[in-house]
Amino acid sequence: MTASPAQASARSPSPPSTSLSLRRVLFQASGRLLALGIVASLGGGAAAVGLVATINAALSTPPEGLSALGLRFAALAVLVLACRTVSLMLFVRLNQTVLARLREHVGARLLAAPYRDLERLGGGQGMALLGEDTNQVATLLVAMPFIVMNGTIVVGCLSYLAWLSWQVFLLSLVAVFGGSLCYRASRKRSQRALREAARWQDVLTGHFSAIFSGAKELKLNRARSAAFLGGPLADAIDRVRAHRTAGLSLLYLSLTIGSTLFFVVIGIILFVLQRPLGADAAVASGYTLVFLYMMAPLEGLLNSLPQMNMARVACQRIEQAAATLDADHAAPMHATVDGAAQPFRELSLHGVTHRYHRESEDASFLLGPIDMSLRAGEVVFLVGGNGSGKTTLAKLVVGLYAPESGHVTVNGRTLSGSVGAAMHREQCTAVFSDFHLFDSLVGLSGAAIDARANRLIARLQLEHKVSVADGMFSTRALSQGQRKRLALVAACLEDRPVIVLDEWAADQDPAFKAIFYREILGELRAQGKAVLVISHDDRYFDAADRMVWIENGRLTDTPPAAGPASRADVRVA
Ligand SMILES: Nc1ncnc2c1ncn2[C@@H]1O[C@H](COP(=O)(O)OP(=O)(O)OP(=O)(O)O)[C@@H](O)[C@H]1O
Repeated sequence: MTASPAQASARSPSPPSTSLSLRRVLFQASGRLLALGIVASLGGGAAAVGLVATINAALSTPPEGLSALGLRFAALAVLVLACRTVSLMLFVRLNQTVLARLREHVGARLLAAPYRDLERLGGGQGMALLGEDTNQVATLLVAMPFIVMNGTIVVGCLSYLAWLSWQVFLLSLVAVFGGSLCYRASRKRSQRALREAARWQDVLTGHFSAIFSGAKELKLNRARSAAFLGGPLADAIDRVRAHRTAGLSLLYLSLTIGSTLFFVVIGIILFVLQRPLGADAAVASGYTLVFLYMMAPLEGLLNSLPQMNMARVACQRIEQAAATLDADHAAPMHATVDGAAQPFRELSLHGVTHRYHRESEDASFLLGPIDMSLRAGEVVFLVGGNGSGKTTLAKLVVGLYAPESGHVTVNGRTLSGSVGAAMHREQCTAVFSDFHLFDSLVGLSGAAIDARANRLIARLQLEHKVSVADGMFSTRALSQGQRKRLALVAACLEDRPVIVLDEWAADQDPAFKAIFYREILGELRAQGKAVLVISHDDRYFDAADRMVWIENGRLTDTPPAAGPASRADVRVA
């Protein structure tokens, strides 16, 4: 591997704000569109109320006065149509803009969160936040013009009623108040059910992704596939169905009771109280017309309440998830190493610990306290049994986990806080055993990068399989060992002084294993890299400058009795 000059790091996107306020995202994203849409909807609603008042006036106007009213009617009808069209167009735009902004915002928030928080959140919930929940919020905006227009019509009709007869207006208010009490009584319970449905939706999303990630295991065994389909998958599908049905049914039930109440009040007014109220025929036909005209918008308004509730639950979930992502430690995305001019000499962990808490078990795994150093131009092998803590230590070394106690120094300088953590990570690159290979050299581009990538690809004997053009790999349809070689190419191109390779050679054939241990590690050493290699290949332990053993989360200065063989002639940490 040829030594190469440091590459300029890619321009990072601007950092996301540390607190996620959905209202801010919604309104900042397109406050002007929202305001215009609301104004158009209000205009449409008001014009619709004007229409009913005109119709009512026409009913009691002699024929000679009808032409003026006809003109007013036509103008109002055109206004209603125009406002409706404008508001629909604006809200469709708003819906897509907000959906895009929300996705960007949630994505950026997730990317800025500490790795440990992402592990805790889990892929299922993360995917649901980006998909289902953001969709629910944005879908509400499609319904918004109808909600605002219907709301305006109902309020306008009630005001017109008040003008026609204050007694009828007061009775109508009683109906509206009673209806809203019914709705409020059911809302809490319904929201609880909808939240539970959303929680199961996370589980379901996890199962859906298992269909792809576990395709081999499921395809190979029909009984397992059937058990998965009829067991966890069916269970999650059913729970989402049951909780969502319960939540929505409760809401619709209360809304039906509310609208029935309204019918009861209309009936009482028209058939019982008309005489006692002493309304003349014009007024009576006026409020009958208003009631009839108001029914459809009122129902529309009531029917949109469940959607508003679903969106509300989705908003709460996004906000809660954001709150669990440790905002204080969310790293600035473009932190650069202070004193980058200083060549890297050493990265050291001092009394560093990390503990995994398992909620379902009493036991927890404690790594550390760890004291160790990685020096420039040195290849260190980390050796230990399964579950001894090698990968956890590697994550601490590269800064994916922040130390729970102890501290990290680079060139003797303590790195603390979120900026220190970001600086720490800027020094490191890694290929973990569960690495992800992007389809391009994300963040790196240019002819020089392509040329260098293709040289590295040739060095790793992959030139007949894959190449890089415009930063894109020509293919990723490769064997696991070949994909790992590509991941190493991507890691080398980052030009970080510390490189961690977690059981990298495990998937390589014997011939290439020898090349890796005997040649490539030496080339990385010659480039001045500090290399930490997690390995079980005891045949090649002599390729290390220094070896470190780990057992039950603690470093040992001698190989554990039952552990991998050690060579007597390599120094111990
Ligand atoms: N995300 C996690 N949450 C909770 N516990 C974890 C997590 N990752 C690892 N552990 C636990 O921590 C311990 C150390 O795991 P680690 O992956 O560091 O071991 P390892 O030495 O790399 O093992 P292997 O050789 O099998 O890869 C194990 O007991 C494991 O069960």
